[in-house]
Amino acid sequence: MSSPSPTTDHGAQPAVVVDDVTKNYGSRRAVDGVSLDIRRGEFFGLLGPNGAGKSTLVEIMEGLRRADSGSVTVFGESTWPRNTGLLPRMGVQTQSSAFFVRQTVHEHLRTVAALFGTDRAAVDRTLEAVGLDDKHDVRVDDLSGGQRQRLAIASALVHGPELIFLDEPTAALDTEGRRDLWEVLRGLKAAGRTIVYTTHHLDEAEALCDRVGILVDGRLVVTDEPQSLIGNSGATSRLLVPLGRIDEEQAAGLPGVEGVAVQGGHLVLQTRATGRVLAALDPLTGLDGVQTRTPSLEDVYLELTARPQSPLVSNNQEQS
Ligand SMILES: Nc1ncnc2c1ncn2[C@@H]1O[C@H](COP(=O)(O)OP(=O)(O)OP(=O)(O)O)[C@@H](O)[C@H]1O
Repeated sequence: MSSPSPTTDHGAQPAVVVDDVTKNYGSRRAVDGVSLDIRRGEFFGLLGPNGAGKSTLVEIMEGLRRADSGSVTVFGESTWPRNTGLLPRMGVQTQSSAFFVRQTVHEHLRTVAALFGTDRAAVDRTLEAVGLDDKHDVRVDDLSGGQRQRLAIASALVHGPELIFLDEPTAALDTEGRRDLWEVLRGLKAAGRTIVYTTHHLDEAEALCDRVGILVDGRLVVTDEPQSLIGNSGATSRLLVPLGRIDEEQAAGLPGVEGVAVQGGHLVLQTRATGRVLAALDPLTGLDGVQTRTPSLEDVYLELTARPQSPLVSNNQEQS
């Protein structure tokens, strides 16, 4: 993963420029007029509900799919028609990464590395980084789902690309595997790589990303730093008061309380004025056992992606 160093002209020119991109599948608009700049060295997370258009947009950025209108440039070069000159500079892991299933893990990654003229030492380093160093001799079709996912990630990283696209890289990983991958990704960011990734794990996006973009129905509804999004959202904090200390009506009447609900063994008080509510609660119930939950990226995300009536049935009957 250490071969070619990233260029040092950080900030000079964005790594990726998406300009008014639209993509339809038949009558279904998957990406709707998206414009976006991703800076060099940035860790950018693309978020959104199932079917929001994330994979389609990422595939257009990667040059794997053609936009109906608009344009994408990577390092100042157009990605379509297929730009093979960009391939050594990009690492791509898709949701349906292809494998040489009859090869062993090491053979597979050596084959991928050879396509880029990358040395064998990089293969060993990359397998170690993704936690597959004890699987060198295991055939690819004998790997578990999570192990295959690690191999797909290794295949995207082995040639030391400057720009790395990862589509739900932690989807099949267990908790430990996710945390291990976070460290790998943080290491890549520290080394100056640009990372564009999609995820449904909001905690992960909040922990890792410099900026996130939220897609809803193909439209980019917001791009911002996770902490700014949370700070500017006006999302409420929650105070969890053990049941039996105060009744719902009394809680709803406290100054600063905007909503009350019973959840588990707690009365949950929603507020934007935590200090005021705590001050009012103290003489009534004491503060022992009262827990405070500050808003998270997940709260903001749920607000931004909320639909008046969420359809329970997905629309996967679309045409190809
Ligand atoms: N090849 C295709 N043919 C027809 N429709 C498609 C195709 N690929 C995607 N779609 C549709 O386009 C929309 C966007 O899909 P896309 O896979 O880009 O969303 P996503 O945000 O990546 O979803 P997920 O989180 O479920 O992976 C969806 O309605 C999907 O059904």
